Amino acid sequence: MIVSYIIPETKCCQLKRGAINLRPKELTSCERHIVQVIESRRQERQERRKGSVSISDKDLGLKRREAFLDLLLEASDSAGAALSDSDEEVDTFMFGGHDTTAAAMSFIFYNLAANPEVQARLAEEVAEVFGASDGAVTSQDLAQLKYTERVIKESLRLYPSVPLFARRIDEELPITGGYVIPAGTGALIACYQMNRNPAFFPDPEKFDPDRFLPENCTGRHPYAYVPFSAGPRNCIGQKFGMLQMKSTVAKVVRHCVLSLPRPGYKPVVTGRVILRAEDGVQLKVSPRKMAISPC
Ligand code: HEM
Repeated sequence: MIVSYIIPETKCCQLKRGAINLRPKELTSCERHIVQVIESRRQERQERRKGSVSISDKDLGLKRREAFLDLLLEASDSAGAALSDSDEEVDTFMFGGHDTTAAAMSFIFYNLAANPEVQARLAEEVAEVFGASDGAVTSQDLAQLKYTERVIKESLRLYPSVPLFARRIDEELPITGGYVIPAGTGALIACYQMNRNPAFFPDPEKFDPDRFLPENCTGRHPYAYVPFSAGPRNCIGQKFGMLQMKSTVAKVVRHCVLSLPRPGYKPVVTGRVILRAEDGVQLKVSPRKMAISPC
């Protein structure tokens, strides 16, 4: 079976308010969804306060963990801020959080299909951690998936979901060669190119997850590899994103074998805010014959 668009391209990447390519119909439906999410949470909170929600985690003696949206609503309630403030934050989270991981996973699946020996090693790790069980995945399970994590990192090296990000340099910045970049200059950090720098990643086009073994990272410049950016405005969702990707990759490889639709197939890569495959990533997916239920 050939699956095209294994992760369908979302229509949301150009929908941020203020972006040039607004598509009003889609923008309206996204905004409506966001307002609905916020409103239903707001109502739930009000009901909880009134005590009309009968069994709460508190009643069960468990420590309640607030969702990020609860914290936002709490802050906006106490500061008397307008709904639209939380609305914009939810926007950033939803669109910063789903397109990036979806694009990353398409390329991870491609890299696994193109490198069957890597896929076999990953499948072995997954089988070791989960055995014959098909139960729920726990965070302890995910912490054991060390090779899977290296596969994800190596895939993000070759296909960083955010291939380019921008900063403004606030203070004069002396650089090598006696040059000084004046304050106020705009700078683009070109991850896609940086991650292919042979000085840091020898034989850069080779897909080799072991580049991220601790011993192979020693001595590498800490900013040579920054798919989640770095510094105070780096990706706030990187740990969550990594867990999401690990659990999805483990689930798929646990049940399915991925292969290329034809020998030498390579997706055509394009950068539209997020790095994605022009016509989606095409893969063959077949059931993995293990002692667990089939795909
Ligand atoms: C493969 C997964 C992901 C990648 C590669 C990624 C990458 C990035 C990068 C490079 C930035 C910085 C952009 C810049 O400096 O202009 C960023 C920012 C951000 N990301 Fe992610 N991200 C991922 C997943 C997520 C997830 C899952 C969430 C939320 C649940 C998220 C939420 C955000 C937010 C809110 C920001 C803005 C932070 C700020 O401006 O202070 N990201 N991300």
